[in-house]
Parts: sequence; C-alpha cells; structure tokens
Amino acid sequence: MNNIVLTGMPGAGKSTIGVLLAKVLGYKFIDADILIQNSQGMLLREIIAKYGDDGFLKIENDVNKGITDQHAVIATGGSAVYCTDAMEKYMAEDTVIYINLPYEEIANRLGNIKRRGVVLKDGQTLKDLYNERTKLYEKYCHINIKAEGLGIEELLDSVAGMIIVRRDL
Ligand SMILES: Nc1ncnc2c1ncn2[C@@H]1O[C@H](COP(=O)(O)OP(=O)(O)OP(=O)(O)O)[C@@H](O)[C@H]1O
Ligand SMILES: O=C(O)C1=C[C@@H](O)[C@@H](O)[C@H](O)C1
Ligand SMILES: [Mg+2]
Repeated sequence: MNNIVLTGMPGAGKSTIGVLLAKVLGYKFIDADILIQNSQGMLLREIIAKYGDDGFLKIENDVNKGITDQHAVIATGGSAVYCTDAMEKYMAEDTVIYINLPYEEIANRLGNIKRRGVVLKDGQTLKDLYNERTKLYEKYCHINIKAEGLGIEELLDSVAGMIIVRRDL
C-alpha cells in the first residue's frame, strides 16, 4: 500500500481527518488544495474566478497527478473526483477512501460555499452537485466510509480500522 487518498464532498472532513490520520500512521500529510493555491499564488476561489471551472479542474488534475510523495495521506479537494487522470492514477497506485456523508450533514456544515470556492455550475444547487458527484465518489474509491453522525475521533478510528483491515488482506 502506498498513499492514502481521502475524497468526498466539500465539508466532509478530509483535511480535518487527514492530518490526524497521518499522525496515527506515521505518514506525511498533503492537502492538495494547499498545493493548488501555492502553485498559482492565489486562493482557490480566485483561481476559479480567473480560469473558470474547467481551467481550475485542469490545474487540480495536474497538481494531483504530479504528487510523487510516498507514504502520505492526501486530502483532495471536493472537486478532484472530476479529474479523471488523477483519479485513475490514485486508484491504480494508492488506497482511495471516500468519506460518505448524507446531503443534510454536508449542507449543515457548509455556510457560504461560494466563499469556500466550490466548482458549481450556474444554476446548480448544492443538492444537484451532491447527486452528480456521489456516483463519481463511489466509482473512484476502494473504501466507502459511511460517516453519518460520526464525530472527528470516531471517524478517525473508523478510517484507521478500515486501513488496517485492508493491509491484512
Ligand atoms: N466528523 C466531523 N464531525 C463534525 N464536524 C466535522 C467533522 N469533520 C470535520 N468537521 C468540520 O467540518 C468542516 C469542514 O471540514 P474540512 O475542512 O476538513 O472538510 P474538507 O472535506 O477538507 O472540505 P474541502 O473539500 O472544502 O477541502 C470544519 O469546520 C470541520 O471542523
Ligand atoms: O468541492 C469543490 O468544488 C472544491 C472544493 C475545495 O476543496 C477546492 O478543491 C475547490 O475550491 C473546489
Ligand atoms: Mg479540505
């Protein structure tokens, strides 16, 4: 097993859990969103405003594909699931874990999603986005963690437990 890649909707807790998981496993922690910001010298929402959704996704695909670290926990951005090349590489080389939360829990966590910088087409609601992405998160994962109602420590235990089981297979 190489890297652990966390996917899921914005607000699912990928970055929160990722850094804790890295400590538990003795891995490095990489937040792909921070790599994207650093690569452009701009905030995520500024990159989306400047290059549009497609331009942002191309940058996100390139950044994720370009990660060469090993033994890292990688928190992806919520939109990484549209980055086909990067997701296929992650599926081939790493262990991809989808943090799966019901729509209501995601909606409660996200205040102003525009400020956060979400790849949302004109007229598309958060619910539309959730429905569109769910199929992709399910397609591009090895482990689907049902995270409904789990606090941070409970989710961490659940994810770490699944990784240990998979290692033993
Ligand atoms: N298990 C949890 N229970 C309750 N709140 C949580 C949990 N995990 C994370 N949160 C909270 O949800 C919010 C979003 O978490 P986080 O930024 O880690 O999400 P993310 O999946 O990395 O989102 P993005 O795709 O936008 O980077 C934060 O306020 C965080 O404290
Ligand atoms: O879910 C999304 O569309 C996004 C989530 C963030 O993590 C960033 O990757 C970016 O702002 C887009
Ligand atoms: Mg994050």
